[in-house]
Amino acid sequence: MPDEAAPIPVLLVTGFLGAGKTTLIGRMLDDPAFAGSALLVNEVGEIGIDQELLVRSGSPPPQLLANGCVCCVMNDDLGLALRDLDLRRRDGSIPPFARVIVETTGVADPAPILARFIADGWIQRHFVLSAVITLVDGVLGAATLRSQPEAASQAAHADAILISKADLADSGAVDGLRDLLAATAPHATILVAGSEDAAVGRLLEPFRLLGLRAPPDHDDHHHDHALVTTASWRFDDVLPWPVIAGALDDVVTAHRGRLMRIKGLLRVRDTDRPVVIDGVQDLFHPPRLLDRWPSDDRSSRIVMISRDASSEEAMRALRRALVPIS
Ligand SMILES: Nc1nc2c(ncn2[C@@H]2O[C@H](COP(=O)(O)OP(=O)(O)OP(=O)(O)O)[C@@H](O)[C@H]2O)c(=O)[nH]1
Repeated sequence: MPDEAAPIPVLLVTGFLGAGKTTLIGRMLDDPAFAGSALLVNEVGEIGIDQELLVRSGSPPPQLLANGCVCCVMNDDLGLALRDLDLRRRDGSIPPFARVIVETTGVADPAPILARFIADGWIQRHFVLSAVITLVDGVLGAATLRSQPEAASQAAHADAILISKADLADSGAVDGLRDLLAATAPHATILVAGSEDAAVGRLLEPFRLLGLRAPPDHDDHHHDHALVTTASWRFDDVLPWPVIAGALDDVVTAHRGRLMRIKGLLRVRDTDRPVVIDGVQDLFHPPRLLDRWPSDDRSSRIVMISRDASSEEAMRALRRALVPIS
């Protein structure tokens, strides 16, 4: 553990919606080198799912900063959350921690968050931003970088960029993405990750070596993400998986090209294990069966995110499809 007076390093993990931030942080937390990490998870919607997937024994419980984006409306909340962590560490109500990992929302522009670390004297005395790690989706990343200003800013502010889902992309596309990223973020270390967990320790090694970062240049802050709409639904009915899967498929097909993200933690009939669903733009990842529920909260939760009202429409359609069945 660091000595009491030394500022505690903060790793900022950013990347567009569904790029693989939670997956990377999960792998980091499972790596003994990252034991004793406190975690702040920011989500745009009112219901958080990622923090549930990142509960680890021996580390302070992940803290959710819900319902807004720390880069913008919630910039104060990040400062408050860091103060709260520091206070609870000192009074012993959470285990000591050696670093803080912050997962931003997928639509966060890192510039104002970085500025906060410089402008806030208290934060400067107690915490130091050691690196910005940006996840870029190996399949969707090139198109997303061109169409979404937040994604371009996330790449431009990165110290290290991890191209995820290379296992799902063809190698030519990954090479092209790497070139695009090298042009966008000439100073960043660019690494390619896959679903091969064995390589993760090696992939993460450079991050551990990163020193104190230079203050970022002042940057214009895009407010486009204020237009992001989220819809959340929590329910206790326990439905058969094929019914849920079928309804999701219909809703996603009807809103093709408009939903930016769907994620959910679901209780389904005939198993005690929760199912995680993940849709990223038009790519639906295979559902995952977790070994166990991460907490006592066993109700199903689904979140949808879009630029327009599609997430609300799609959620209404999903509820119409599922509620009469339950
Ligand atoms: N095949 C493959 N799937 C991946 C990889 N990285 C992430 N995924 C999958 O991509 C989906 C989204 O990953 P998350 O880690 O939840 O993405 P995120 O960036 O935290 O998502 P938001 O917080 O909603 O923005 C999940 O189904 C992951 O299992 C990878 O390298 N390969």
